[in-house]
Amino acid sequence: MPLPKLTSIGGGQMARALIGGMIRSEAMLPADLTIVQPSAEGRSWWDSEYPDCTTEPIENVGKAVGDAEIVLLAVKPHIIGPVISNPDCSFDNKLVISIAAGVPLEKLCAGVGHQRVVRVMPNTPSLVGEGASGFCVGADVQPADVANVKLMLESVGYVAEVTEPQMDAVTGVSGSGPAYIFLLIEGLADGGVAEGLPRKTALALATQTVLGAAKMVRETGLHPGQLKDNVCSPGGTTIAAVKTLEQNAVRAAMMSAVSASANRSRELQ
Ligand SMILES: NC(=O)C1=CN([C@@H]2O[C@H](COP(=O)(O)OP(=O)(O)OC[C@H]3O[C@@H](n4cnc5c(N)ncnc54)[C@H](O)[C@@H]3O)[C@@H](O)[C@H]2O)C=CC1
Ligand SMILES: O=C(O)[C@@H]1CCC=N1
Repeated sequence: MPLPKLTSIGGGQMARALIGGMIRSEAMLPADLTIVQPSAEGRSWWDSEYPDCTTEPIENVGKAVGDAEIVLLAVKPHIIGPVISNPDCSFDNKLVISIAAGVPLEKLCAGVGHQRVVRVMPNTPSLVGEGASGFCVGADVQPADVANVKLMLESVGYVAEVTEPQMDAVTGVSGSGPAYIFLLIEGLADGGVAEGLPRKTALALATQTVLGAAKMVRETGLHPGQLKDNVCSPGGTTIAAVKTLEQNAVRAAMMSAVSASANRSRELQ
């Protein structure tokens, strides 16, 4: 059973990734989708990508919300306040799902006037069915609502229900995480180019290596440290590289990156 009618307020990068993944996996039918998007350019992207969906300018947000069973809030955190307090919109009887980093359930519930609200932290690999999302729920969210949220998020990857205080950590690990891994892929490929590989070959090797390493962790269930040890021959090439990475505190850098993102998320409330 596909999801019921959904209106997304905001149709930018994350909405494109999340909804795009839901449509690809057939959890959502484009005909049941409305996107409210202020820019004509943004609307025409949706119109050309998904001709069966409906796009509306911001003046029609009240009607677009009224027509939906689920409302997705996919605007930047600082726009959430004005969007949920817009007198043209009634969120009564709607499941409201926010993907805004940092914005707490308390603020969301106060704005929409009820507690049937879910806070989600997705990530952009949702577009290719390899997303990772965390979510937490407001007091009046029903089991059927949780089922719909899981249908939505499992259709685009892995999902974990967490407590609200853990949402900042989810943001630090998986919400922002793709950017850290894109940096690593770029660095691996640059290293290959520095050592004489053609750019295209270096990028393909780096990409496949990250994909393969991630699948090894997921599919073997072995600790990443064990998998690392298995690559390191005594006195070999890998341990020489690992020593350099440790001297450059790569694991500490990752931990600091997660904390920096989580701290920024805490500031956004
Ligand atoms: N980009 C990412 O990887 C992730 C983003 N998020 C969250 O998703 C939300 C959206 O972020 P992005 O998609 O990256 O930003 P974006 O800037 O690409 O998209 C936001 C969209 O909202 C539109 N917009 C602005 N004011 C509006 C209004 N009043 N009504 C309707 N639409 C309006 C903008 O034109 C834009 O298309 C943010 O709250 C962010 O924290 C969460 C997880 C990951
Ligand atoms: O950078 C941001 O604020 C958003 C939230 C998580 C990923 N992107």
